[in-house]
Amino acid sequence: MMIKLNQINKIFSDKHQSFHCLKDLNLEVKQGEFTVIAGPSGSGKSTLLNIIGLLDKPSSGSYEFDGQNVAKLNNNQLADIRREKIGFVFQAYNLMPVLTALENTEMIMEFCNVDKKVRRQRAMETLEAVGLGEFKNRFPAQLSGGQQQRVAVARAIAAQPLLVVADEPTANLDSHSTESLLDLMQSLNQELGVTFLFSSHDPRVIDRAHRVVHLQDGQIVKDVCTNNNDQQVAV
Ligand SMILES: Nc1ncnc2c1ncn2[C@@H]1O[C@H](COP(=O)(O)OP(=O)(O)OP(=O)(O)O)[C@@H](O)[C@H]1O
Repeated sequence: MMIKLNQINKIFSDKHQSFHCLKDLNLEVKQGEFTVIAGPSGSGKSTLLNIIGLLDKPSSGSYEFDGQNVAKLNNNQLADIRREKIGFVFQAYNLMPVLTALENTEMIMEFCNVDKKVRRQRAMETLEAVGLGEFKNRFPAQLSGGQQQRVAVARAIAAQPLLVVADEPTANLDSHSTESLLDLMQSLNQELGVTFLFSSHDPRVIDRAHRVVHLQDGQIVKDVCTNNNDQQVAV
């Protein structure tokens, strides 16, 4: 099991008010799944992905990631796991403006001490796979929103993490880019067993998923496994 969330609650509070965002949530995700978290705006998808990606901590409940109880880890240990095992694609891309597309794609591998030649080659191959080989020397400001998004995806997958967490990865992409991106992710999923966990409203993404977890008001209301387009309710 790659992800095991047990009775997770997330409460956001400040001096004036508190908001119960995730409520007694249980979720297990196996290695190699290609899963989408779907649900209306405000249902808690990003909050859930942030907890799963070890960017935020639950208010209560337990979380086992890749067989490890992460509640007991300190911030440095959490950062090590994020760097070595998790690739992120955020809605706001978070590319480094002073680095080219190629350098942005190489960045995570550099943190992981991947040999310079290997990381350059892998970054180039990944950029080509997302259709941006010819833009490798451009800075983010010289790329369209959709192209920046593809660099963000290339950066997340080039280091070949165990898990890729992506918040609305196709939100700004045209149909052609969406299909080629999904093809790439699907082949990484099938060939290397990388686990993908997305939040998305996009039917093109949902169609490719093995499993769709529906979130509403911070609770899982439906969990559907799809097998050869044969839909069955799993939970
Ligand atoms: N740091 C925070 N402090 C207070 N409330 C928050 C915080 N982060 C999220 N929330 C609230 O929690 C709820 C869920 O937010 P979240 O971003 O997880 O939803 P979402 O399903 O990802 O929405 P969208 O599809 O619009 O991105 C929202 O009502 C939001 O206002």
